Amino acid sequence: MRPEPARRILMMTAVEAERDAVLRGLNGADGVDVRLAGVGPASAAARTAAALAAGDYALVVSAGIGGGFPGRAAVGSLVVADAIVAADLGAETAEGFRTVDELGFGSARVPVDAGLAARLTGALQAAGLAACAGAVLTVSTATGTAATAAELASRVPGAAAEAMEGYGVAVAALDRGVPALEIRAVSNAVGPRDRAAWRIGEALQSLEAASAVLLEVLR
Ligand SMILES: O=C(O)c1cccc(C(=O)CC[C@H]2O[C@@H](n3cnc4c(=O)[nH]cnc43)[C@H](O)[C@@H]2O)c1
Repeated sequence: MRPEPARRILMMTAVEAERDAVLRGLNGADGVDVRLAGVGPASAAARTAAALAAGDYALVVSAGIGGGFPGRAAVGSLVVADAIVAADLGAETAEGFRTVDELGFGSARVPVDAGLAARLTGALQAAGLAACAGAVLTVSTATGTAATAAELASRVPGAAAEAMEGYGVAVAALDRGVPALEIRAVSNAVGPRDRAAWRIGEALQSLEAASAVLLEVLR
């Protein structure tokens, strides 16, 4: 009898620069496909769903650069999601923001395998990389003020990073019964918008270094 072919890992990045950093880190490793998600949760969900329909995957990873919450994740460091949270999915009310969970329309939170996230964080740290585990928020509008950063941090305890694709990738994975992870390399602080201060090159180097370690844990 022929052995079952090993199921593959699907990695989704928003843009080509992130995909190329991941591919450099993977250095030709077998068993992983890296695909473009586009920017934002809708594009990410649609493209992840299409990729999952075309292959046999054991795990989906949303990977890329992101903003780090001050005091939680510094520029150049890595955040492994222990929760993937759609932080702006809900309704604004006179009493404050209400999540879709509170409204009774599903969940803004996709659970992550906590053991796997912890093992990955540990492996990154063991490789000498600055890494922490924490909630990674998905937003459709990148935060641009200190007030919004503070509101998000209080709305989601444990928030460590924000980006724009993780929830879309994770919902597409959940829909097919495939586990999802998210890893972000911090290019900027979440807060007042200052594009000139984004350290994209540094974050892409961290993403590349993390990608060289990922498969030790994920396979
Ligand atoms: O200009 C470049 O060279 C370049 C290279 C790689 C990536 C980019 C992006 O602008 C990617 C957009 C992507 O970044 C995530 N991101 C990064 N910081 C934040 C943030 O503070 N809040 C929300 N999202 C952030 C996000 O996932 C975008 O898809 C440019």
